Amino acid sequence: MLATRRCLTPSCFKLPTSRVLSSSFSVPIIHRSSTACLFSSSTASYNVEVSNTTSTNISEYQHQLQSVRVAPTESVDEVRRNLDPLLQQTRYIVWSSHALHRTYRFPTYHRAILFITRIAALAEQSNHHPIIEVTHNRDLSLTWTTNFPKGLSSKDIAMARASEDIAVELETSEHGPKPEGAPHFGPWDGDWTMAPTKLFRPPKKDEWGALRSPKTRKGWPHKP
Ligand SMILES: C[C@H](O)[C@H](O)[C@H]1CNC2=NC(N)=NC(=O)C2=N1
Repeated sequence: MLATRRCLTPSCFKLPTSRVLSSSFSVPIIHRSSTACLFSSSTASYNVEVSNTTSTNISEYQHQLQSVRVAPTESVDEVRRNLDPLLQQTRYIVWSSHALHRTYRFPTYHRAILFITRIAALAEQSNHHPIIEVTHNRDLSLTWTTNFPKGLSSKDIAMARASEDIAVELETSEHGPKPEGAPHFGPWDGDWTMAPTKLFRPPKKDEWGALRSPKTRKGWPHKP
């Protein structure tokens, strides 16, 4: 039954990252010319009706491998060969066919910022920079893509790999706290066990002055 007609090119084909490596989709090799796609109403599978092509079962990550748009200066086979283990062993996904995207969750906001400083050092060193987003609940997403020339390159894959190593070291929620005796990241870094109230205290009475807006401070230089 025709549920909805939607574009199926990778650029508009977004998957909830939590499921991207667990579900297998019966997605056939799609002729570029075909635009008719049928989405079953359930989100568990996608049936694509393509003129006289039988559907073949490929897993989602194989589909992403096939849809990846490689930077023109790179060998497509080599990029796919290096990309394959990354997609299988980590939660990175190919996003809009030319980027690698992944979200981590950190135990504290401090730890997320520490992760950014480590990634920034690496990015500067290799002159290859990600798009980074951090949210209030300590989710941090990285997106690696090559801008000049446009496409996915082996640099993106190498940086994604390196970000995984740093994430393990900084104990993201998937990797859990370090074993006893492991190095701590510094006294200012939030502690797994430290309750939020201990991390924040309202300013003491005499500190209010520093917080007061300049307008109400006595003798504040008047506007010229
Ligand atoms: C001038 C400088 O070398 C280029 O702009 C670098 C900087 N960092 C980069 N980072 C990424 N992700 N892609 C690039 O093409 C890129 N180019």
